[in-house]
Amino acid sequence: MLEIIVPATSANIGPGFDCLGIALNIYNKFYIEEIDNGLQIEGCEPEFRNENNLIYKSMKYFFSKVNPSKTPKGIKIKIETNIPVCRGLGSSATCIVAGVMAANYLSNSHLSKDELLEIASEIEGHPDNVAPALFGNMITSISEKNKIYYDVIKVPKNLKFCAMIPDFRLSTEKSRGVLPSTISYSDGVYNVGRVSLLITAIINENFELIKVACKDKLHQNYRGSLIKNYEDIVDKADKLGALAVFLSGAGPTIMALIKEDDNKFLEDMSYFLSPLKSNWKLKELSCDVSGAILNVIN
Ligand SMILES: Nc1ncnc2c1ncn2[C@@H]1O[C@H](COP(=O)(O)OP(=O)(O)O)[C@@H](O)[C@H]1O
Ligand SMILES: N[C@@H](CCOP(=O)(O)O)C(=O)O
Repeated sequence: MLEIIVPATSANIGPGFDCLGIALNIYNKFYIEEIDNGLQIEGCEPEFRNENNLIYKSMKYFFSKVNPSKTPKGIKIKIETNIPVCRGLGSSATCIVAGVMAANYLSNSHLSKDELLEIASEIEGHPDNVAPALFGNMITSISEKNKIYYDVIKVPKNLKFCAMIPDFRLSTEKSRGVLPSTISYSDGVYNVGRVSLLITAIINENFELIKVACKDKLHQNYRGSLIKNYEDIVDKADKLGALAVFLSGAGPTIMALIKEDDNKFLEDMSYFLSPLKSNWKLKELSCDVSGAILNVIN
């Protein structure tokens, strides 16, 4: 049996829409094995226990593209879910990465992680979650003529991430649906400058630049209205001294970047969030540096 452990991811990080993401230390675990026939799925909500299951669909995509003759007759998938679904923490990326890694192993295809990234990005439609899910760390990634180009950024250890996760879901599909099909030249220039500054500020540990560098005009303003209390939470986190506050992926999770020695933020933010109508959970996270791991177990 295969055990595949895949980290959560927070994509975009403000201005890096569809091209920047970080792996975080919460993990979904997938146990996958070949069986005589049929499809067995355990451990997830009933709505995902069928042929539309994203892990299964990703495995099927891999087999048909890479090695159709090695498609197993039957597959058993058991999921240990620790990453909440449709919250902007890359749960779909974990399913896709687990699916392609399992299919690669079961078909003896021996594709490299770089090749798996191309297939996983085709399935997800953008590389910014699947790249850090596979490689860990913070990753810049782009797609050019069906090839993915990426680079790894080592995140300073003295940064931590405070995820504010609501009890309601927002699918990436719905959250992409409110984005405009074109943007102005000035909004494009606005984001290009900020994402460049954000990356150099992180690499050079110039933390005082991160707040202004994390601003964005491509997606957050459009998406904010889908999230109850979005503005209030962002304002409060800012006032409490977060280095930056941004939407995690397509939302609805709101992420605050704080210094490792900031022990007050979590307590004060939790006090602020507790009377709100939706239930918001706070989770202090750090960067995962390993990415997805496959173990063969008995
Ligand atoms: N634990 C899980 N078990 C089965 N399917 C899952 C699981 N987690 C995520 N998914 C799949 O991923 C989809 C959510 O993806 P998406 O809307 O992109 O949100 P997220 O921000 O969580 O990635 C679900 O509808 C489901 O198809
Ligand atoms: N760049 C994508 C990222 C979606 O991430 P998810 O974790 O919400 O699936 C977007 O912003 O749509």
